[in-house]
Amino acid sequence: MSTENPENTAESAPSKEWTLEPETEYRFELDPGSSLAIKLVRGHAEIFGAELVEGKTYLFGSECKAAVFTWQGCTLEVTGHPSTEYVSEETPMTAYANLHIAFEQMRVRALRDVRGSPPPTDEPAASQDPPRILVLGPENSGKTTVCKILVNYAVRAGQGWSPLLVNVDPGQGGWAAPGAISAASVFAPIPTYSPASPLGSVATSAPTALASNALVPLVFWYGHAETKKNPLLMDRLIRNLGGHIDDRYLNDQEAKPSGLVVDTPPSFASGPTTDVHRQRLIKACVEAFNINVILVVGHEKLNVEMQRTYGARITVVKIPKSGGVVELEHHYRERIRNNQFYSYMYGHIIKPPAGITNATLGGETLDDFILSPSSTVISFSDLTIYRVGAGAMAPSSALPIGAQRVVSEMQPVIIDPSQPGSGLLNSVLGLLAPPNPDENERYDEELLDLTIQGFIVITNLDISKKRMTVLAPNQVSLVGKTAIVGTYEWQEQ
Ligand SMILES: Nc1ncnc2c1ncn2[C@@H]1O[C@H](COP(=O)(O)OP(=O)(O)OP(=O)(O)O)[C@@H](O)[C@H]1O
Repeated sequence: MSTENPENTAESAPSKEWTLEPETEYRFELDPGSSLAIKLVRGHAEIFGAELVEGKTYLFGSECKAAVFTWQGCTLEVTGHPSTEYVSEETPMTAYANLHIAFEQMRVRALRDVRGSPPPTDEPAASQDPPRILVLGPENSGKTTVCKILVNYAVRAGQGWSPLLVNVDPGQGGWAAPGAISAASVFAPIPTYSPASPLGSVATSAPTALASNALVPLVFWYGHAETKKNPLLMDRLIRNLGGHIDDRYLNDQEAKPSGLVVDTPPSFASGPTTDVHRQRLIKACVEAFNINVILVVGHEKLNVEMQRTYGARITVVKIPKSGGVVELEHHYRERIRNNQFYSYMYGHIIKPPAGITNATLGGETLDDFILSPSSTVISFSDLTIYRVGAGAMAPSSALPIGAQRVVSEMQPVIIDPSQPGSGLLNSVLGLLAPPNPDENERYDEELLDLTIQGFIVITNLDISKKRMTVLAPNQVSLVGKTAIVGTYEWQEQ
């Protein structure tokens, strides 16, 4: 139920009060350039599992689409011009909460095991494995939202869990830039305020004042939006992420019981990617992250396929898709990607609706989200740039029978910026962490196994002077560094 606020004036944006019954949600969608402010006036409410604080004003922008859910009922004050807003009484939250309860029991058993405590006498045979969950589903099924809800519920449980959230969707970018795949331990609930930061902010781009600054993701750079562009490379990077996570668990046994949740791209479920690639990448995830639960969001055929392939050793559960998940069309996704690169460099600049003065982004002060990148001119020789595989290469499977390719899909090829057609202008580059200093540890394709320290964009190339202008999030020296270019380009608009 909604009522117009009697204090609305000509200068301030319109505001309405919504009274939500228990187990309902207020859903909204924003147009480009508009923002929305929501204040919890009474009761308890959450956005994808992250609780709202009573009296605090939360700001949303950049075409955000989301929902405020309440278990017990609440009153919200909503200010701004959403393009769509309504209350729904049909949500899958009870099913998601039941899953959370089952995962919580797994975590408790796993912690007991790590600490060497004996199991209760009534469940001696129960598995001691923490939940390691792979979330699969077609485009716009709400996979990322399910991952967020499950991780946020785990963090809120008050048991000190810090589950790993793994994002292997290179079209989305997670905490890094689009084209990356990443993992981070989550300590505090992930807020929702802009689709440019679907998983909240992280230390790489956010100032130290932010609570969510504790998130330090481990990032690999794939460099393309589509997994079909180079499935072999995807496979390798997924396994690299898994390897790093295993190492972390070896060093920190207490981190293991919190488990992990893996968000996947829609191409793992269906679409133009061939079944062979799709199945290969799902297998890579299952093996790399030692998956013991597969959640299939609202897709019967995929559920049956997963049951047949993995049902004997992995719990496969089909879960309902929320009716609130919005169909995101191609142009919207393009705009969000551009916005992700923009916010990686400049942070989030969202103007509150007229009349709102005390808004926060996910509970944090707005000014903390404004970043200042640095634009520097460097010599071509300062930075070594590679591209993995030849430029617009068809996968091996598409070559004529018997044909050999000159450059393999996995081979890092050095790029000379002075060559016309190098394709570097406006390209996004992943800056690699230094290789292992031990010379005896050198091997071919080592670059593929290095993590990413950050991203830069080449904004100008001066071939005659052999210099280029580079936009970077900070003023770190690029001399002697190595970077990898993919197919992502970004230009300030
Ligand atoms: N209950 C809801 N009410 C309103 N909006 C929602 C709801 N659930 C999800 N959304 C929005 O719908 C959009 C798509 O959801 P989400 O990103 O979770 O889907 P996905 O399956 O991960 O997408 P992709 O196709 O990119 O893999 C997002 O903008 C999300 O915030």
